[in-house]
Amino acid sequence: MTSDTTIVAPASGAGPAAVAVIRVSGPATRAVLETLCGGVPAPRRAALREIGRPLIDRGLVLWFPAPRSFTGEDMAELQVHGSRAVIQAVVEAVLGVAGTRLAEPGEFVRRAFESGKLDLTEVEGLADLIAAETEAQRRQALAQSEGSLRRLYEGWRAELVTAQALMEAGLDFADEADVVADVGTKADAIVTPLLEQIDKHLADRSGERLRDGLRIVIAGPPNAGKSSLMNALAKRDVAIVSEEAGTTRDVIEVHLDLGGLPVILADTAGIRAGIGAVEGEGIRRALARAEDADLVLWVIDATEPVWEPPAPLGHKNRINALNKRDVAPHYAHAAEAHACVPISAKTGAGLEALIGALGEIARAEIGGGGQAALTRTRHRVELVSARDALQRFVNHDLAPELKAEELRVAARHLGRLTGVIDVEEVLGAIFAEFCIGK
Ligand SMILES: Nc1nc2c(ncn2[C@@H]2O[C@H](COP(=O)(O)OP(=O)(O)OP(=O)(O)O)[C@@H](O)[C@H]2O)c(=O)[nH]1
Ligand SMILES: [K+]
Ligand SMILES: [Mg+2]
Repeated sequence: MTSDTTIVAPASGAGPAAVAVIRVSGPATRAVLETLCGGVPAPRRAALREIGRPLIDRGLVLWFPAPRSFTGEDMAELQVHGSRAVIQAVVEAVLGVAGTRLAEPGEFVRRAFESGKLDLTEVEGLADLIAAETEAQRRQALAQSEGSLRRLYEGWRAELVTAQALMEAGLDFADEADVVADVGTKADAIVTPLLEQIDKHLADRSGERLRDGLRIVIAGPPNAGKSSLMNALAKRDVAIVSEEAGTTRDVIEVHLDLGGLPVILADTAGIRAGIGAVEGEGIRRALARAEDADLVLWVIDATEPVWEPPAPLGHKNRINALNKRDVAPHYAHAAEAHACVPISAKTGAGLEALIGALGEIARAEIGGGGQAALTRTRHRVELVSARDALQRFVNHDLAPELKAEELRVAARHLGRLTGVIDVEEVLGAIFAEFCIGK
């Protein structure tokens, strides 16, 4: 699908910068280059040109004739000096050519999707690559933008289409019981292992954890030094520290890069019984957040130890930090007896060991972004629906027409994942994640 309008936008940041890139895509791109630069250079080769008549700036011009361009349309990129005045003058000169207009956010990517250059999971991967903050996030987003999920889901869909064709061929021989039974067995042989693969893929949460950050909650009794630890790990004063028990009331969050892995660290209210309404609400939030977390960092005051968290947190993935070792004479023995990492949030002692222990768990939970794992709720929702249909296919004693229908339902959900069918309603939200010029 190609569009009849030509879009233009600065693709680099808001500047001023040494160089800005201005992108043009659509059928009038050749006319734009002829008007601004006196002609088109050789395809895909940088050429130094005078840009604008009269001259606006001198810069590099790149010409990507369709279909070998990012959008699949005729495209050009102009590299000019990155001042606001130059960018504005060049964009205005482009807009002077008939059939051009300013691009909307994400419109270049949308055109790439519409011309089949990218599927939806690759578009999402690209959005994540632009937003990536840690090394492992970058790796995962790059793989997804290059088709790691697309290949997986398209492969699954192709298998389903084969099984569906078998079932439908069987329907034509509905009065020949042995034929019906035979295609049923063959379709089962495709669907059963596929169902196993989808279940395994759904059970792996590493992709979502890597994209969103591993959720670690600091919890413990009042005055254990939770906020002090939060500040020490964040290397800045995010939470108020005081000797008054019950200082922290709300949940406070920071995003951290823990050795290349993204972490959302949350400080919470000290957990204790028999207190006022406001602090009680803080404790309720602390417990809820800790129950929801991927990992609980239980802080123990070495001068007044509470070794175990309350029951609801007992089963959680947990690291115990024995704090205030600077003022507890026998901390080393106690730490060993209760499997704690001894630290002092005040002096910074032991923090490196604690970060090491956190990193180890984070790596185990997240992985390195190498495997093709689903990264978004949208993926999970479609995959669960596909899985449910396949489970009905395998487990329920259905008439052949109904079995064929379950395969159609499952294939449709996989098609929605990659965007080959039925996705108008999700497109707006996905492309809105991009800035202008992407
Ligand atoms: N000596 C010593 N004091 C500490 C250490 N960590 C925290 N403190 C002190 O302990 C007191 C409580 O610290 P906070 O960080 O506010 O403790 P908290 O667990 O966040 O407390 P609440 O938010 O009230 O639950 C403060 O006076 C801190 O200076 C430590 O490692 N050594
Ligand atoms: K306190
Ligand atoms: Mg606190």
